[in-house]
Amino acid sequence: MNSKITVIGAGSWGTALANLLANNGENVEIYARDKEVVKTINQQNYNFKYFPDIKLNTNLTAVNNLKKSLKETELVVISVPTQALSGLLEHLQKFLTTNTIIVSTAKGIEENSFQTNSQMIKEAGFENVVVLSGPTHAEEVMTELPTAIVAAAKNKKIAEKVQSIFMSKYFRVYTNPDVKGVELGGALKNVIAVASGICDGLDFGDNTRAALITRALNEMSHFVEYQGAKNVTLAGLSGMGDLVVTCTSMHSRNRRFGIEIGKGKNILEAKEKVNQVVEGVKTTRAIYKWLNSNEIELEMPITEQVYQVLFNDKDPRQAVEELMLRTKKHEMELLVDNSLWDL
Ligand SMILES: NC(=O)C1=CN([C@@H]2O[C@H](COP(=O)(O)OP(=O)(O)OC[C@H]3O[C@@H](n4cnc5c(N)ncnc54)[C@H](OP(=O)(O)O)[C@@H]3O)[C@@H](O)[C@H]2O)C=CC1
Ligand SMILES: O=C(CO)COP(=O)(O)O
Repeated sequence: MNSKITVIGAGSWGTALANLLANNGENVEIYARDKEVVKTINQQNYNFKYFPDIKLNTNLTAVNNLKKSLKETELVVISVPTQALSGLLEHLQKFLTTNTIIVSTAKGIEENSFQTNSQMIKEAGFENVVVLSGPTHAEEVMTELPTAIVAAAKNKKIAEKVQSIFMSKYFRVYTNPDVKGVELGGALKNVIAVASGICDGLDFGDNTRAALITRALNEMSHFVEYQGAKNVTLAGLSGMGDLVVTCTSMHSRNRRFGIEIGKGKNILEAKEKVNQVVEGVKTTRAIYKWLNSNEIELEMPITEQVYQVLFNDKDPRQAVEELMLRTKKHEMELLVDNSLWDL
């Protein structure tokens, strides 16, 4: 694609994606609200705030003026935190035509509306939304380590267009029509990454992490199905893939935040220590509020305990003990068919 692409948000992920697009030979500009970031990208090819040691592609330019950055743009990549999206969309409505392709890359659920990012973008009038999500730490994309991701859209042509634009020798892109499943996988795994960090902060072991990831996948599947999406999507990159990467990697801000909580810090202290967006905190609260305000018959025990630890000062050890001693259950509800038992 030779027409202009604008990436909004020059944090870790926006910078990594803009740099990737520049490496792919695209005509890409990045919008940063921080003038110093714009200056150093344009004058020195560095975003010192997020990647002080990595030189950016010299063709990548930055701007501080949103209206200017969106002029003649055909595709916009949004990489700001979920809770900042609604404010941003008010500006986009003024400066963009409704057929502009919007690539949504944030992983979260908006707390007040309980909407996903793509739902908010659609509600703002943009029909051509593609969700890009998967196990993709920005630090590793910046250093060109092999990575795979999913481009999800209802419209196959648009999903394939985005696939072609982003695909490179170190960035493999798959397509998927289950937008909601892909998007919810990316949002929910952050809650579990916080839980995984908490377990590490408590010095629990590899058995614990494996149990957490596996049971979380079960919990996430029920939620995704309840929301009308496909639970098989969670077997893919934006489910299992992202769970594994964030629950095990020290790049994960959600996991690092959880480690601090497990060691006894409170939310503010742990956030301060991480000093970048930790999407899992507000997503946990959004899900908890939703579960408790809608007479919903859905159990999300791990998410509930993460909520209690973060927002009600529950002792994390107590939370884990309660999870361990929950009512005895079968592993797979689907298999609880009496014909399978040797009675
Ligand atoms: N980092 C990663 O590896 C990945 C992150 N993601 C997702 O991408 C999203 C963004 O995360 P990430 O880039 O890592 O976060 P960072 O904290 O690294 O950066 C956030 C960026 O958004 C900017 N920003 C915040 N609010 C606004 C706003 N209202 N208008 C414009 N810019 C704003 C910040 O500006 P400023 O610098 O001025 O504060 C900063 O540039 C999250 O949802 C995350 O889950 C997805 C995949 C990988
Ligand atoms: O989503 C991510 C990697 O896929 C980044 O995770 P964190 O926000 O926890 O750093």
